Amino acid sequence: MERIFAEYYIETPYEVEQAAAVLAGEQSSGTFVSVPGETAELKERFAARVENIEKLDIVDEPSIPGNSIPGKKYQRARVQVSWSIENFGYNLPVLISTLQGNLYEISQFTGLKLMDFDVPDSFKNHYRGPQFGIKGSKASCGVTDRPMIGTIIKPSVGMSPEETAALVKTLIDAGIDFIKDDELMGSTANSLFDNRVNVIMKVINEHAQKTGKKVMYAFNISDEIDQMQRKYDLIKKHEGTCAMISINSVGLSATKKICDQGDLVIHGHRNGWGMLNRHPLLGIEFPAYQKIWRLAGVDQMHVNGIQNKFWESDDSVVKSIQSCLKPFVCGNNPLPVVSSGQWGGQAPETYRRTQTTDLLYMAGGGILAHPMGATSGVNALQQAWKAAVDGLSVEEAALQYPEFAASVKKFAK
Ligand SMILES: O=C(O)[C@H](O)COP(=O)(O)O
Ligand SMILES: [Mg+2]
Repeated sequence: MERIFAEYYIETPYEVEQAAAVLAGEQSSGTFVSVPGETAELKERFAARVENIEKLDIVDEPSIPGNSIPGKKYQRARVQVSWSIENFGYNLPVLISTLQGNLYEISQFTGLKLMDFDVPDSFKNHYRGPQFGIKGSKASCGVTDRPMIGTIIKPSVGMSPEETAALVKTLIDAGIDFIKDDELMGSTANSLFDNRVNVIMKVINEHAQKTGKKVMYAFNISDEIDQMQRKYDLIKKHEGTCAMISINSVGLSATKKICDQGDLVIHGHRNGWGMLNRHPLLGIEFPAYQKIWRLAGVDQMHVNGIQNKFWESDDSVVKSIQSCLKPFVCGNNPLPVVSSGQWGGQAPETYRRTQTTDLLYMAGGGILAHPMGATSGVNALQQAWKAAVDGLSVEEAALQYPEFAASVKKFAK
């Protein structure tokens, strides 16, 4: 019978074997005490198995609250656990409650993080995965051998639809590939969703008719399910190509319901990520996280960026990009969305470390606050990526490109 494998990074004051057995029991047929129906036969078929334990370092203090044992220190380890596919069939919420459920509450652990998981091949018969991903996103706006260059409308909230559309026109005329609503922008009192779609798509469609290039705009449809559906249909009606979802806010099943329709590229914004990942011994690592959303069918996944404005390390960002580029059981590879405090100066290092142009490289402040204006902001990003692929350093690129040089002066720390 096919099995699902998950790897955890754990910390415990108990013997690791003992703590891992508690985890396996709690997350399958067992509980804190053996119950009459839990026969050997039932356990053989449904109990989770501890497949492997790799002991790591020992620390003096617990990383998060949990049990302590007098005189005992805290052992860290990597633990691999598996479940039979018979435990949940093809049901993502129950899969998630198994891999990421009450095990975070178990008092025997003073640290627990889901590092990665693998699902069997048969998942491809049940999950389509990203319908567009890297290939479909780039093809939709005519980008080939470079990253898609994008921006986020800022101020995030407060502008009228007409002001937003005027900014969109400037950005499109400058040659941008992708624009999105900020995650804080749904339908504000002065910029109702429907009005915004109407005026922005007019600008995009006119440009597409004239030039053949259809800029991708990710309208933030995050909402209750019926409203999301209505907004999705409205974007389609106006011949838009993309919708954005704040995936942590909207949830797995609602996101999948939208992705399953397959008409629009789905841009997955992971705001709230820090809550899930910022603590080194709690939550989930991105290689596991992105697989969940690939199963749901998300086409574009935020990964932060090199030298971002948040807490995440460059190593973690690089690992996240690489995980999106690895094959998985279903669909196209999702497009890694590099965003957070980007302005182009990070492009050479991003390319040096990832050797890929299969990215959506986005700068909000980095384009819109360019000292020579938004048009120069777009140009500076285009220059930054040309320079990065040509192997130029930031300094060399600044000598060659005046707009990029102005960015360096403004944004370099
Ligand atoms: O939604 C996003 O990706 C952020 O708002 C990024 O904005 P910034 O480029 O101004 O940091
Ligand atoms: Mg934002």
